[in-house]
Amino acid sequence: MVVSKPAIEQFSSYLKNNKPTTLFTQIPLVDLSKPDSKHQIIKACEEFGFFKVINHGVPMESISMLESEATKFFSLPLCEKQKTGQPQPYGYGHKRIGIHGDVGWVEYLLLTTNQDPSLHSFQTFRVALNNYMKSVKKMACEILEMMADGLKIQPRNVLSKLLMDEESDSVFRVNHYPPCPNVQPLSGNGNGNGDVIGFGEHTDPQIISVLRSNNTSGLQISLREGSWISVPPDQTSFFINVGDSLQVMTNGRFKSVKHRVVTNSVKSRLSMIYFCGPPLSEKIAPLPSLMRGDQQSLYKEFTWFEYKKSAYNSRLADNRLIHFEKIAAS
Ligand SMILES: C=C1C[C@]23C[C@@]1(O)CC[C@H]2[C@@]12CC[C@H](O)[C@@](C)(C(=O)O1)[C@H]2[C@@H]3C(=O)O
Ligand SMILES: O=C(O)CCC(=O)C(=O)O
Ligand SMILES: [Fe+2]
Repeated sequence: MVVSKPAIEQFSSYLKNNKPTTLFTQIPLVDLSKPDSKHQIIKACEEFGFFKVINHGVPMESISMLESEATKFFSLPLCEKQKTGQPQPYGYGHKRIGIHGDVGWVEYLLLTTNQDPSLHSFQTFRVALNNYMKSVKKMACEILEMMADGLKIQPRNVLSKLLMDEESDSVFRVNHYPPCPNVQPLSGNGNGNGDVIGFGEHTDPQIISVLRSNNTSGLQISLREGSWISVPPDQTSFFINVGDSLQVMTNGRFKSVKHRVVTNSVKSRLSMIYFCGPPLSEKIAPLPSLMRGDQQSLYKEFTWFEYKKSAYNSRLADNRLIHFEKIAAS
C-alpha cells in the first residue's frame, strides 16, 4: 500500500499535537455472565461511551475462522481484492475512507449484513462471516436488552428489536492495518507504536458498534476532558462503542465515544466491527419512557435515513450530530 509522504507528514504533525495520555484510567470491563452487568453497562455508557465485554458467548472458533479468512483475503493481490467492488460505500477500499478526502494507513472491506453480493467469489469467507455475524448479533441484542433493563425502560427489546428487524441497516467492516514504518519518530507519545493514523478520529453514527481485533494495539478512545487513552488489545474480548443514534435515543445521557486507530510499526492489526443500525425509516428520537416530566428532546426529529445521508456527506472528524441539535432557548 503506498501513501504519499506529505500525507504521512501531515498525520505525524497532527499526532504531535494530539498526544495520547497514559493516565491510569481503566477501560470499563463488563462480565456478561454476572447479575449486575446491566448496571456496569449503564455506568460505562454514561462515563465513557465504551466498554470491554467478557463471557460474551461468541464461540472462539467462529472468531478464528473469520480472522483466518480475512487474513487470506487481505494477502491476495490487489486486483483480486478489487473484485469485491469499489467502496460506494460497500466493497474493498484502501487508504481512502469515505468520499470526502479522509485517508488512513488501512485497507478494508465494508459490507452490508444482508445478502451482500460483494463476496460472491469468496464463498468460504462468506460462510465464516455469516456464522460470526449470527453470534455477534445475538450478543449485541443481549447487551441492548441489558441496557434497557439498566435504564429501567419497557419493553426490554425496545432497542434490540431495531437490530432484529429484517430491514435493520447494519454494516460490517473488516479493517487491516499493515505495519507502518515510523517516518518521523515522536518521543514519549505514550502509545509506544506508530506515528501515523490508521483510522482518523470519529464517532460511529449507529446505535452501538461491536469491535473485535487481533492482539495488536492501535485503538484509542477520547475521554470526556479530551485526552486520548490507548485500549489494550484483547483478542478474546469484544469492545462496545456507543454510537450517535444511542446518544440521541438516551437524550444525551449516553455520549457517543470519539475513537481513532494509530498504526503499529511492527505488527499488523486486523479488526472486525459490526455496526448495529436501525431500519432506514426508523425515527431516531429520545425513548419516550426515558423522558421525565416536561423534559424536552435535545434533538430535532429525524429518521436514520436522514442521519445516515448527512453523516456520509461529512468528514470523519466532523461533529455529525450538531446539525440535529435543537438550539437551546436563552
Ligand atoms: C468519512 C466517512 C467514512 C464513513 C462515512 C463518512 O462520510 C463519515 C462516517 C464514517 C463512518 C465511521 C464508522 C464506520 O466505519 C462507517 C462505515 C460509518 O457508518 O460511518 C464509516 C463510513 C465509511 O467508511 O463509509
Ligand atoms: O479498526 C478499528 O479498530 C476501529 C475502526 C473504526 O473505528 C471504524 O471502522 O469505524
Ligand atoms: Fe469507528
